[in-house]
Amino acid sequence: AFEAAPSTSFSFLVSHSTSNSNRGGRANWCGRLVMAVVNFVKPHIGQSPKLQGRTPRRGSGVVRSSLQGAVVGNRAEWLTSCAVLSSKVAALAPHSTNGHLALAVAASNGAVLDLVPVKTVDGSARSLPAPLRIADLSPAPMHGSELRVAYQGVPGAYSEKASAKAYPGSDAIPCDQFEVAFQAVENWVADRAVLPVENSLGGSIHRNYDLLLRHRLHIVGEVQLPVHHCLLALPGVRREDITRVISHPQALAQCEHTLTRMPGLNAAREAFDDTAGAAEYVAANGLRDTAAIASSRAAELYGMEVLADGIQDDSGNVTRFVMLAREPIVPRMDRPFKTSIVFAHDKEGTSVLFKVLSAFAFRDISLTKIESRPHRPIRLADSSTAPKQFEYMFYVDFQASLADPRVQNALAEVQEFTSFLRVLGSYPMDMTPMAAGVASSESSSAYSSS
Ligand SMILES: O=C(O)C(=O)C[C@]1(C(=O)O)C=C[C@@H](O)C=C1
Repeated sequence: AFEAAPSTSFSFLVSHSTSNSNRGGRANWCGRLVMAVVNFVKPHIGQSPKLQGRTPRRGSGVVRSSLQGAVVGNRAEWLTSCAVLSSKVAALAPHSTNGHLALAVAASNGAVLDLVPVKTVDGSARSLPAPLRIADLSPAPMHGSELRVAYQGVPGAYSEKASAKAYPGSDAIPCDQFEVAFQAVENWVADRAVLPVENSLGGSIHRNYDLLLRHRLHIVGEVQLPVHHCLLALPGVRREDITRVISHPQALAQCEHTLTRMPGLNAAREAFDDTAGAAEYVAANGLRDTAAIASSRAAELYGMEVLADGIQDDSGNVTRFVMLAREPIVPRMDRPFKTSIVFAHDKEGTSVLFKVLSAFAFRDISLTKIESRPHRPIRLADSSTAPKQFEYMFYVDFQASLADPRVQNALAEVQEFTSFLRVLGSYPMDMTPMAAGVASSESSSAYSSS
């Protein structure tokens, strides 16, 4: 193992498989048991304030950040809570069973849970829940049978499109923050998350790099999505009426030059959580002085008009998303793979970075990306006050599979130079031409059930 966590050892990669895909049936993520979870965390799961007062649509509930606190600690507790909460009390009126009181609790799937009473020392009856039996859980499936994929944003966001490209036919779960999408997978509310990590114009989405380190999910695939932005406004609004353009900061950055040069437009820019959310906000509030940058699908969903199409500064604007799961996939050698690692070192004044990169260069392994993120400032031994220098985490993507002996040798060498090394994932590269709609996903390409 490169690190204490089991997720980083070589051995896990040959012995584990993605076992949670639950494909095969037609139930959606709002299936009965998941509804139970939703009910259970209702005070914590809500609609975005932007959605309030509107009729909720299927799948449009936004999983909110307080979810973590709401989900119970261990799995057994969680399952029990789900089963109990999926139940509707059909009859709270006591009725006689062998002279004892009983409460009949009808589960929403039709099963009946009996709360069997016990007699206390004074002879009065007291109800304790009977243990769950297999029959109580049947016929409702645990999670529905479609893969549930968490993304950040609301329907119409590019991340939703990327989720569909990564996992065709899956159920997309909108989340209001990146962090929530991570938590949704960790807490089994979703099976996968699809999150943006870099854009060809705007650069890296640093937040997700930091979250990859903080959470224990594995990168199991990537998808690249051509991003085609539109300027949206309410029907009848002209460019001259607009004083403000709102969107996700990445989208604003990707359209900056075009907006500045656009005839008739003289508007301030304002950041919003996601592109489609911005469109929805304009529509929901009837704002005739505000435009949103979002997709044409968002225009359709929220009844907006496209004032300008293709406003990204470069027609080849592409965002790269990673697919995340609780378990890693088995790395393979029969198709192009990428591996993502993160490392840190604590040696001062040595050329550690050079040595690490050389470990790959000498083995002819191509690096596709390197990103450094400040980890925490470190103080020199003689200084009790000001931090003297930053410590960095280095994220490196390279074009080879963890199953490749060259990679294993390179990583063994890297480990010698570094104080921390973690493999974030080894996964099939997205090789689809940019115009193609469907990527080779984890499941169709590298997934192995062995
Ligand atoms: O706001 C959205 O629609 C998103 O999916 C987010 C996001 C991003 O985070 O970069 C994704 C793709 C585009 O590059 C713009 C925004």
